[in-house]
Amino acid sequence: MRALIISNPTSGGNETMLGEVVGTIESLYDEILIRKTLAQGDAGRFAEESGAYEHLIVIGGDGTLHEVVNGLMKLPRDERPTIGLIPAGTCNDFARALALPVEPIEAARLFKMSYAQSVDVMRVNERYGLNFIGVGLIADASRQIDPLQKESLGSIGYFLATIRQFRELDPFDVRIEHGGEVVHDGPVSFLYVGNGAYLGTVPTKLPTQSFTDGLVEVVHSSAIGFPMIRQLLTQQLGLEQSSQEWVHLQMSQLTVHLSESQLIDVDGEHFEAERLDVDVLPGELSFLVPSH
Ligand SMILES: Nc1ncnc2c1ncn2[C@@H]1O[C@H](COP(=O)(O)OP(=O)(O)OP(=O)(O)O)[C@@H](O)[C@H]1O
Repeated sequence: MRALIISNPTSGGNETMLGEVVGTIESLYDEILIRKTLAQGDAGRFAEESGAYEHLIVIGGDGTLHEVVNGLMKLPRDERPTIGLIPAGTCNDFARALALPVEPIEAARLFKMSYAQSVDVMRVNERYGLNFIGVGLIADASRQIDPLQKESLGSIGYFLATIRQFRELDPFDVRIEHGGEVVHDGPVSFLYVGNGAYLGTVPTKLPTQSFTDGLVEVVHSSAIGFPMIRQLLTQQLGLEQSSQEWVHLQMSQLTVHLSESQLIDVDGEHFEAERLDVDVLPGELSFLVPSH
């Protein structure tokens, strides 16, 4: 069996760690090729060239994984290798969703007791994501996080930035369509569309959330002001709310129309858009996950 390792040296994966990971998994493979990313875009390009390998081992954070997913989706489905994820970022949200240990060597040790789990992929316009799509509060909050704060605060980085951002937030108009029908038309303060169950390391606490059900969770709220701050504070960004101002739906496809172009966050990567066409592509990728 052949494995390609894509390692992002800036995500906390130093040479010592890389050596330990290779030492931990090398007996499982006949051949291992290591490719280190030197700049943005490398992980995606390396992933596009990984069709000849059975396993693609990704050492990095959510940003590296996002690039890899977008690279792999350019390959025909039957040529995509199974991904072995070694979490080496700050948040590692999809590794958490897969219930992997967030300690890199621990995750590598479990490879030999793992099986390939099919995972749904979200298509958002012409890009792909695994964790979430955020508009409004969520996108603005993650944009506000400075890398030093993220590194030092880690798990609560998003949360703090959200609260800090809140005073500057205005609701925005959004129309959400599902299967040609309008399911919402009016102002919201954020829109969350999620596949993985973590947002900035915090579990979203949506009981139906699954990356194997062919559905995304769609949550939005028009609640602004103190109730929302209190909810965020007491629930640490948990999105499961009982208030009427919070809406939670599940969908396999949706179209989001915004009244003007605004910041969109997909898995921590940002771009501007006025319209989002979102589809869930069931079981498009497979990941090694530990068998229990
Ligand atoms: N050698 C390099 N030098 C500088 N930047 C790099 C290099 N290799 C990759 N990158 C960039 O690193 C970023 C990804 O880093 P990483 O995987 O840690 O993401 P992250 O979003 O910070 O993850 P997490 O949220 O899990 O901490 C990408 O923007 C990628 O282009």
